[in-house]
Amino acid sequence: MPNKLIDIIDVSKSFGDNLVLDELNLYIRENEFLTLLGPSGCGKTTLLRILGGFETPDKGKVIFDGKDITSIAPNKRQLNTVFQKYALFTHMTIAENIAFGLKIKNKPQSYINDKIRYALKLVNLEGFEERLPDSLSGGQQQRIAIARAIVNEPKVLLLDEPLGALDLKLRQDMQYELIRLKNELGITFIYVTHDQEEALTMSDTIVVMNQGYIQQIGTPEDIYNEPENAFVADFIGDSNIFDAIMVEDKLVKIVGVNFPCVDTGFGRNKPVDAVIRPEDIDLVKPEEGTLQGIVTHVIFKGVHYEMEVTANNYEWLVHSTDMFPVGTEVGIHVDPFDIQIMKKPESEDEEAVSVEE
Ligand SMILES: Nc1ncnc2c1ncn2[C@@H]1O[C@H](COP(=O)(O)OP(=O)(O)OP(=O)(O)O)[C@@H](O)[C@H]1O
Repeated sequence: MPNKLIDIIDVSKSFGDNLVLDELNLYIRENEFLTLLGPSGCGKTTLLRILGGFETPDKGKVIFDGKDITSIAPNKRQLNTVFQKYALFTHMTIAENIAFGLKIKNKPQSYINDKIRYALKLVNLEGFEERLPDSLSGGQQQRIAIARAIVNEPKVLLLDEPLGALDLKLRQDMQYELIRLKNELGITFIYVTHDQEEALTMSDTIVVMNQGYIQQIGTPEDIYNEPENAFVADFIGDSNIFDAIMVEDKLVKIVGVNFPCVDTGFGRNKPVDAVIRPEDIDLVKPEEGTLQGIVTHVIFKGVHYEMEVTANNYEWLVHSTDMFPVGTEVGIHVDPFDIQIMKKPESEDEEAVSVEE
C-alpha cells in the first residue's frame, strides 16, 4: 500500500450560516486517483479549494507529506489545480500559456522549452506550440490547461470537473486520457465530479459526499456493490430502495413478503432500508417467484431492457437482457446475496418505532 500523502483532519468550513464542511476527516495516498463525488452544493469544490490553498478552513488542518500546510499560499504548495473553465490566456500562444508559471519562477528558457515539449507530448498535442487557444477545440484546450499544470511538477493534481464543459463522447475519450496521464506521471489525482459514471470509470477511491459529510469511502466496486446507506445506493446507479423490516438474521420483509438475505446483526423486527439493483432481479414464472407481479413498462436501452413491474402495489425497476411484454404476469426472484440491508439514517432510526410483532 502506498504511503499516506495528505491528511485532512477535522476540517470545518462555513460561509455565513451555511455549514459546508463539518469536521471532515479523509486521507489520500501517494499515486491514488481519488474522486470527490456528490450532488451540487455538497461541499466537494470547497474541499478541493481548501486543498489547493484557495480557501482556509475555519477549523482543522491539512497535512501534506507530514507538514501542516493549512495556511500556506497556493503557489507554495506542491498541488496544482485544473479548473472546469480552461482559463487559458487567449492572447498568448499555447507555448506561452504553458510557460507562464515557469517564467514567473525565473526558470531558464532552455528548461522551459524542454518542459513545454514534454508536456505537449504527454497530452498528445505535439506541434501546437504556436497556436492560439481560440483555434483549439474544448477538449484540446482542457489538455493544454492540464499541460500547464504538469510543467510545475506537482505531486498532486487537483481537478475540478475538468470535463464538465465537454460533450459526452469527448468526455469519455478524455476519461481514458486522464487515467493514462496519471499512470505515466505517477502522481496523485484528486478529482471532483457530480457524475457517478465518470467517478466509477476513473477512480481508485471514491468519496461520496452529501451536505458536507462523507457518506462512504471505497473502491468503485465497493461503492456500487456494497453501498452503506440509501443515499449512496440512490446516487450511484439505479436502485430499488424499500422501507423494509429485518424480521430476524438473514430474513427481511420487503413489501410485506419475506425474502432470505445474508445480513445479520440488525436485531429482530427492526426497520431497515433494503436495496436491490435492477440487474439483480430475476423475472421467472409466477409460481417460481417469491412474489408475483405484472410488467407495466418496457424500454429498450441498447444492451438491456428496462422494465417496471408492479408487485404488491410497489414499482420494481428491473434490467434484463430478456424482454417481457407489458401485461406479462411474472414472478420476482432475488438471490439472497443481492439484497443489501442498511441501517436507516440516525434521525429516522430514532423516530422509527421498533415493530415488535
Ligand atoms: N465563496 C463562497 N461564499 C459563499 N458561499 C459559498 C462560497 N463557496 C461555496 N459556497 C457555498 O457552499 C456550498 C458548497 O459549495 P461547493 O461549491 O463546495 O459545492 P459543490 O459540491 O462543489 O457543488 P457544485 O458541484 O455545484 O460545484 C454551496 O451552498 C455554495 O453556495
